[in-house]
Amino acid sequence: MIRTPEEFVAELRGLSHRYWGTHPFHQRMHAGELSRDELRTWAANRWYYQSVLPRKDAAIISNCPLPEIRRAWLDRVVYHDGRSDDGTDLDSGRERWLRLCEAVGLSRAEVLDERHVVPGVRFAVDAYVTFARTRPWLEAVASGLTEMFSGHLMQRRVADMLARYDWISRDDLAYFTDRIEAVSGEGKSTLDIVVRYSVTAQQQDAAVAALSFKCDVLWSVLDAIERAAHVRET
Ligand SMILES: O=C(O)c1cc(C(=O)O)c2c(n1)C(=O)C(=O)c1cc(C(=O)O)[nH]c1-2
Repeated sequence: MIRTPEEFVAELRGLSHRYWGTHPFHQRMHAGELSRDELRTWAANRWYYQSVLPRKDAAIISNCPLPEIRRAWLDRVVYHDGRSDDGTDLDSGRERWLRLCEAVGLSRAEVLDERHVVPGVRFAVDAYVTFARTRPWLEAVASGLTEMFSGHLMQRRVADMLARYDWISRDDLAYFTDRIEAVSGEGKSTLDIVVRYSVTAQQQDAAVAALSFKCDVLWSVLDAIERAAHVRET
């Protein structure tokens, strides 16, 4: 049965308990319990997620017949890739992530050649891109709704990392401080699109399933990182 917009939004928001904010690895990060090596494993593996986001968003654009959505979605590609290619463009998400990697002790080369990316992370992240390439554009957009849960988490992450890891500075966390504002805007506009274009019960069901799938992607990423960090420690 078709839900009212309020019911639909409540059901989507109701998936927040499956979000990676409560994952044990994130809890240890917030508690200041991660070693430098564990933080390096995290940063190098999450790089893989960061690096595919523009390709995921480009897949959505290529599948979407609506110019107003394509136009708006382009900003996401540019946010992560930036506008120049000189390697000093701190105005791009990818450069800010690389800066964080360097702050935790990784060289750019070892991040860019993906030598630390473990199979579970690659499988989960690739599944997200495949989802965007192969599912209807509206479902792919809905899978990005995890962003509506992420602003609050990033705020806590910045505060807790600054408080608990005294060798990390606010500048090192520029990726997150810049991103907090962007995700709250993106999360809201994504929700508006999903509510507006999901006009049948089946489309609403598919949107809920897409968000659920994405929660699984992120959870699996952290499971694999946690395992890899444990193996490196022992
Ligand atoms: O740090 C986080 O916890 C977090 C979570 C998420 C998310 O929930 O998908 C994203 C991001 N960060 C992020 O920085 C980002 O650019 C992003 C894009 C997307 C997406 O699905 O399109 N999610 C996220």
